[in-house]
Amino acid sequence: MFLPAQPIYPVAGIREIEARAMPGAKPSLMERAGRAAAEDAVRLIMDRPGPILVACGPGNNGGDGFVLARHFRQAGREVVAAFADDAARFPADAATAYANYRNSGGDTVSSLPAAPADGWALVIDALFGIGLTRPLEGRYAQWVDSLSRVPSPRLAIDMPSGLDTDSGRVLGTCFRATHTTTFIALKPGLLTLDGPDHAGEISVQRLDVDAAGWLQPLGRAVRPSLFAHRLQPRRRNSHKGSYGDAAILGGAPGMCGAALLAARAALWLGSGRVFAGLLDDAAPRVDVAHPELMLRAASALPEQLSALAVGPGLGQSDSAHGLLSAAITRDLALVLDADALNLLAADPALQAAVTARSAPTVLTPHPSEAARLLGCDTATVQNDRLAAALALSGRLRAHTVLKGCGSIVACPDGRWFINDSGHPGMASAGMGDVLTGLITALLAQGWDAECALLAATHLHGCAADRLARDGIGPVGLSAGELIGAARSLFNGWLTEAARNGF
Ligand SMILES: NC(=O)C1=CN([C@@H]2O[C@H](COP(=O)(O)OP(=O)(O)OC[C@H]3O[C@@H](n4cnc5c(N)ncnc54)[C@H](OP(=O)(O)O)[C@@H]3O)[C@@H](O)[C@H]2O)[C@@H](O)CC1
Ligand SMILES: [K+]
Repeated sequence: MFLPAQPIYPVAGIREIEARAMPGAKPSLMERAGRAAAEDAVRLIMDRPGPILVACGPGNNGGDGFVLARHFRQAGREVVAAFADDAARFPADAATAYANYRNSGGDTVSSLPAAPADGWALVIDALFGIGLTRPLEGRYAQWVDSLSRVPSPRLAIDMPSGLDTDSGRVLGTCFRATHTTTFIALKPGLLTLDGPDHAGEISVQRLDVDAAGWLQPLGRAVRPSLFAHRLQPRRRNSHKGSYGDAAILGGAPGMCGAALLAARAALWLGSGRVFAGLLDDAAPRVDVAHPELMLRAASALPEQLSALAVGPGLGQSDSAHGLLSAAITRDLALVLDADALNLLAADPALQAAVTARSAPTVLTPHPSEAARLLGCDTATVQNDRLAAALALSGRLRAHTVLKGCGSIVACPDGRWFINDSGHPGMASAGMGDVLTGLITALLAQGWDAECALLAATHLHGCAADRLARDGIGPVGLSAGELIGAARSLFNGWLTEAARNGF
């Protein structure tokens, strides 16, 4: 069965849900949060004797820590609570949690204690959650760095301290959790940029709050349930014309491989026919490994196509510019990748033409390409990947995938998705070309841009994950190897969809 695509909320959304769900909630949300985190913690210490270290901060995240510490105390487990702030300044719920902890006989220490001889069973970071407002420094930076080095399971409460909830940026320094228990719903920062390196395994504890019932989410994690309705079995009475003509335009001198990789991916994900239009006059006229592909001169692609990708190995020559300009005016689903994006960034007239298109446009920038398109630097894009992807989609009236750790898929209407499949072995040449081919294949088969982009992006990462499980990667995974795994997984999804009656 396909898992539901969980909602994701930035801080403002979580605060809004909290404000609606909180009044009169019994038990209080903090009691529920501390208890839920304690339940996750119990699973981590099943076979680990010894004391638990809980580091509590000055806000409600610290309050969650004291609720958890009280539960462990009451269960007879040794807990050391480190707290170095002024309890008189706690917000109301945290003050209650602190008082209850003290009333249960709990004590605090004001500096991080040395580890016991046999180590901590577990260390818990309840320093800062969604209320982090500035970089960690001084004592808290030292605590976080020192806790991150403890060779035990390390559980972060709600957010790893130091991680910006909305962007996944590290503010100063950041706790390196092996596990994170997050409350109510996922947050963008857990899933993109530096989030996955610091959050570890994520457990979402909803605290009996129906988040989507209170606030319609704009963001969701990518899961096949989002496009399961598109995973239709093929009709027996069909032919290659039923599955579209896909084309890849690129392959300038020295870069033919990029276009061929994209074309192969388009073929193996089910396009009826695949053409590759190559700019290099000396390019081969047949792909001997895949003679099914129809290789043409770049100017000789057929008039009738179902979907066209421009960019893999395109280069930035005048002829590349001319071909791109002509492609943008064609009334078909269009994917713009790599140098097509760089040419677009440098030419406002091309941008206006993209904006005026009525057929779907898909953009596949990595952060530097996105920066060129937005007229800013790469760091600005990475500082707020979500905003950058949404700005591109809004400005160019296109669907966008901003690649990188936790790829962001943004729609022109303001909805967005974060993909959590894939691994750093995918940081290798040709991976983007394969993604472009996968998207183009689905567009050629009549998928809408949103579903094609979500499915291809997720599939791309899932294929890499599957190969890594089989020892093919993460290190050394090559883009060409991904294509067969993507085909196999996609067929598995089709079978699953048919079994579930989509
Ligand atoms: N949302 C929910 O539904 C639920 C939320 N719950 C929990 O509440 C958490 C949010 O609580 P929160 O708002 O009190 O924020 P939190 O993260 O504890 O930090 C604020 C404190 O840190 C301080 N501070 C900030 N940055 C700092 C820095 N760099 N260095 C030093 N200090 C810094 C800041 O001080 P100030 O900025 O005012 O100087 C303030 O004192 C949430 O993550 C979850 O765990 C659950 O209990 C129930 C359900
Ligand atoms: K935390």
